[in-house]
Amino acid sequence: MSSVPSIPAERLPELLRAMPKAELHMHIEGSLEPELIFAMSQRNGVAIPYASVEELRQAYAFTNLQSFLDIYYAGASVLITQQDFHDMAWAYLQKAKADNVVHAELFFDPQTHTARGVAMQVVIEGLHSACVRAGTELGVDASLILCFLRHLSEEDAFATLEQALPFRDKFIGVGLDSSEVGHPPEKFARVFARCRELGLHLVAHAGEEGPPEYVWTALDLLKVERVDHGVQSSKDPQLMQRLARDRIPLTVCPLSNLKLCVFPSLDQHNIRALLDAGLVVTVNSDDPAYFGGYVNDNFLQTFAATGLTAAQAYTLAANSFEASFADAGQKKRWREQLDAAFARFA
Ligand SMILES: Nc1ncnc2[nH]cnc12
Ligand SMILES: [Zn+2]
Repeated sequence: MSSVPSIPAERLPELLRAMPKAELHMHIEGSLEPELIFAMSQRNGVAIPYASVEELRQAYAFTNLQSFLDIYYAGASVLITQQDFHDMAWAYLQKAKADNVVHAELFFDPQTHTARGVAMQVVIEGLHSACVRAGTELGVDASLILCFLRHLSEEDAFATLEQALPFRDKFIGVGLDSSEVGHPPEKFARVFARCRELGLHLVAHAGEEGPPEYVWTALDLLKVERVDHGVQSSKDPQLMQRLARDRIPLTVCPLSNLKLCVFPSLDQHNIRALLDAGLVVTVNSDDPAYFGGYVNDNFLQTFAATGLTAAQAYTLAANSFEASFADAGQKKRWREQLDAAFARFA
């Protein structure tokens, strides 16, 4: 689209909901709603230290990333069977469909499960079957990205990769998540090099709470194709130039940043500065069950707080397709759908 049609401000929320988009940064274990945690805890006989759904929800008052991760890993402990993994992913994919997500790349944390004795096959096949079902029943294209937990050793990451390789056709890439500060990207340089040889796509969380140096090393040592979060990059003008020049996408998660106190309020989020610097910014939900909203909530609340425009909405949706790991023909078709959606609002 050569120029984005002018759209009345009052129709912007409707447009944000209706426009097709890709979601590239969401942890499937972070989509587990309290109701589902309780249902699975009962059906699997796994005790959780909360008396009710309300009590669990009240615990969602985070001060930083670690305070969230402690509860997030506790929540994931109710997942035992292949059906559990399927049900969790299916619930998310139905919500994604309702938000007009046409393509989703789902992170999963196998070490959280294999460390409890759940087999890798149970995790991957449960999630993968939901992705296949989303394609046929919802028309949502979905794929999986295996994340290594960075608070664990690189040796553990290598063992996890070995366990996952029999299912190599069921995930498209690897990522790096969990506690960032004190666990720099270089800790995982060898396992990422191996994944690169295997033809896997590479992404990593960097610059969420950690310094710009972690973004540099994610790029130069891990050779990632996208940076998850990356919001701390704005502290380093040279890094901003590098990200813009190489069109390295940032998968930004505004409500996550708000809930984990990365920014004191949404109107102080730096998304506009990142866009103005020409970076390939995308909007995502990270852990929607914990951070108060799915991807459309992220768009709506961010636009309301920061005053971003319809032209910026177009850029963000177009960026989400560009930054995805889909093939070029598919990206072109989504871009045409995006243009058609904007034309309807003109
Ligand atoms: N926001 C986040 N940062 C790092 N690891 C995560 N795992 C789930 N959500 C995460
Ligand atoms: Zn994340």
